[in-house]
Amino acid sequence: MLTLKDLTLHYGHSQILYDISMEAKPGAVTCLMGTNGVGKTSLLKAISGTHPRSGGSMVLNGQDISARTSPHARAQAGIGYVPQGRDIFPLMTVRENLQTGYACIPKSDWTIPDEVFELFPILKDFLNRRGGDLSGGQQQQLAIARAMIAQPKLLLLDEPTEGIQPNIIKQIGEVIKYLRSKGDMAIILVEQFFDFAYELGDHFVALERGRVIHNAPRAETLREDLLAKVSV
Ligand SMILES: Nc1ncnc2c1ncn2[C@@H]1O[C@H](COP(=O)(O)OP(=O)(O)OP(=O)(O)O)[C@@H](O)[C@H]1O
Repeated sequence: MLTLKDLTLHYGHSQILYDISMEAKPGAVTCLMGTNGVGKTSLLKAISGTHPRSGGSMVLNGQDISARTSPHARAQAGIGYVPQGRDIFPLMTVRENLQTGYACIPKSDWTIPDEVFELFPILKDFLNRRGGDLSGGQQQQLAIARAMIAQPKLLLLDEPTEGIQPNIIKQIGEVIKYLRSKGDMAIILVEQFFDFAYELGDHFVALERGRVIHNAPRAETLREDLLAKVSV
């Protein structure tokens, strides 16, 4: 599904990511872990086209997408991005927020799939509420639902549990499991909540100062070893 090879990224003159090589497979949750500031969000930005990579290649479903650099082109290629902090539009209604997901799909597909409301029934009740009036957990659900509108092949989730109450964290975990069970979507989950990530992950990649220090499937990842690598 997604294969990164020797990806590098800079902000101005400062290099943040060094030769990142990793894969994300369909029907699997790949957890990207590490302490604050190691470059997890920057890697998701490079994959989603939000910040340009400086070098290396990116192949999605056998297609080299390295040259399709804009976020719009990456979304059209099948990448859905739920950024840290959610970035929903506070003055737009829930319905309008969901409809922004139409931007990268053909007009004939402009519909909110039933699946979205099955997974997030609260959004159906709140369709006419402003995004800014939802709780943090509801906004997170809205951000995931918005990314699902375009039925992405690869879903990038940046810290979906951050600042969210436990019952909604549990629901978000169930949604991630459901999306994985469909078998055709690859999921990259950036997560600092170790137990949440460890419970869900099929493959674990840990970064330290912009470099990969662990890249292995669950069967080859010892809990205590991973915990030591991603803790301060
Ligand atoms: N726009 C930017 N300009 C300059 N430096 C940046 C920018 N964004 C992030 N950085 C720096 O890049 C490094 C990696 O940041 P990044 O947000 O990718 O890390 P992270 O692992 O996601 O951390 P966190 O868990 O705190 O979100 C940090 O040192 C950060 O200060």
